[in-house]
Amino acid sequence: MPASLEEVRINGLPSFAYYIADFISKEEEQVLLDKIETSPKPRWKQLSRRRLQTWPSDLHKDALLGSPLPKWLTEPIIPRLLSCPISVEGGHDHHIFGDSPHGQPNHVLINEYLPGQGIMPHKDGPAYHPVVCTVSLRASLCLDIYGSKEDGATEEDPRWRVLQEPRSLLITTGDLYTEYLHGIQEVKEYTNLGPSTICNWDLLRSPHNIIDGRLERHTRTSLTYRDVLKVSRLSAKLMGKR
Ligand SMILES: O=C(O)CCC(=O)C(=O)O
Ligand SMILES: [Fe+2]
Repeated sequence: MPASLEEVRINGLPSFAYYIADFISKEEEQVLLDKIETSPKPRWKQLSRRRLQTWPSDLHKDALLGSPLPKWLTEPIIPRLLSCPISVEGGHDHHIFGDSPHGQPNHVLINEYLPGQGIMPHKDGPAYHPVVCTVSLRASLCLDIYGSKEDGATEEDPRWRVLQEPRSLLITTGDLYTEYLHGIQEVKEYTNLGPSTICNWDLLRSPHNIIDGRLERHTRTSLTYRDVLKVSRLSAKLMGKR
């Protein structure tokens, strides 16, 4: 782990973002994949271009039901995340969720993308504190960041591309949350990847895996950690019996 997030800041983006290539070990990655794979079948929601699990539950009117995250999703990821200060001078308490209402993420989305699958450019909306922590598993993939035109439409081409390798952590904050959109292209192979097109190129673990700018897509699973602002007082149990 870096001594502080300053060491792993992604340059060139409009607000603070960080990339830690080796955030979890191969063993930890495998434990997570086993847990995800053995989740009860109804946990998966199949969408047209990806499938997803929502933990501890879906949001109701932008609010989370009070049930905690299961331990396999919190340990070791959340303590590790909170143990990394934003800057060395800021002190050890000053971590990335220091300003969020619950001081840590309370919600995890698990997305799985097969080659050729993706997610349209979008904003994550008002339900969450504007810090997004994404742990990637199994394969690499590009997160593309788009601006908006004056009429509100999304620009055709991404302004920035962030490459996320397996076992990495990507943290995005601020305007990247509120002003810009993010998406994953529905392609089976990326081309034209390199230091001039990938803004976290100098932070990658394995840039040598990209040959002539090409990278083949494989199944990639992501864990997206966020803090839902509103937590319902009603117990999950009560709501489950609706
Ligand atoms: O899988 C990812 O890395 C992105 C997912 C995403 O943007 C979302 O679920 O809102
Ligand atoms: Fe998103």
